[in-house]
Amino acid sequence: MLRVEDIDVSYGDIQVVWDVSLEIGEDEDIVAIIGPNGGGKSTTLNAISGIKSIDDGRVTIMGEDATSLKKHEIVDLGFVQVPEERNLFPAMTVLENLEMGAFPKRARDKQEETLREVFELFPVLEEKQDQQAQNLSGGQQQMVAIGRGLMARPKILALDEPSSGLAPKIVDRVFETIDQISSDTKILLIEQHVDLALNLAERAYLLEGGRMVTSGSGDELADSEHVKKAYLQD
Ligand SMILES: Nc1ncnc2c1ncn2[C@@H]1O[C@H](COP(=O)(O)OP(=O)(O)OP(=O)(O)O)[C@@H](O)[C@H]1O
Repeated sequence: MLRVEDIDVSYGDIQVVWDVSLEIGEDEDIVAIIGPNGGGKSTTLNAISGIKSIDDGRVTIMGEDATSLKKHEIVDLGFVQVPEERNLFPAMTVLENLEMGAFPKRARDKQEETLREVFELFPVLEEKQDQQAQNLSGGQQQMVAIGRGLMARPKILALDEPSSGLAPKIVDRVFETIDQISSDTKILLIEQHVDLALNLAERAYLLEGGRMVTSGSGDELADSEHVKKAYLQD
């Protein structure tokens, strides 16, 4: 469904991602990328979704070469990213923000149906659909951002630190939702809550200093001495 092969990515003359490869297979529902701040996770994700250009290597999405495609073409292939900053339109209503997500053709035709599904997943958004996004709590804004991603009817939904800035109780709720979504849509998850991410993911990749250090099943990484020492100790 997604194959990233040996990509290099730079900002100007400074290379920050080296030879990164990763994959989401047909039978995997949730794949995680973990690693320290500045490790290159967001850059890798932005390179896959066409926000950043790729210097070398190849990205294949749903069997199509996506290496040089533009953002909207990558959304058309079914890869949709929910950015860490959420990027909501603060003065627009919840409903308007959600509707903005339904821009690909396949999504426009099913907009009403998808909206009902999003409201089933997040009942609070139905209650608050006429409120401005800026008046929602952080957790509710994250639900709008995820809901807007789902409105595009993705085959793969990429979530960049969805729990960022949220209270622990809300983080648990977001993770429950990710688990629910993953029964229909593949998830590529970047997370700082390494324990929760490894618990949920079938496969995880550890990215440090812009290089892929190791990968394995969520359980394998959770058992690795390096991961335990660097990411799982309180
Ligand atoms: N717009 C930018 N211009 C220049 N350098 C950048 C830019 N964005 C990120 N970098 C650098 O690229 C490297 C990788 O950053 P990236 O944001 O991809 O890491 P990350 O693993 O997602 O970390 P974080 O969790 O802090 O977002 C870092 O050294 C960072 O300083």
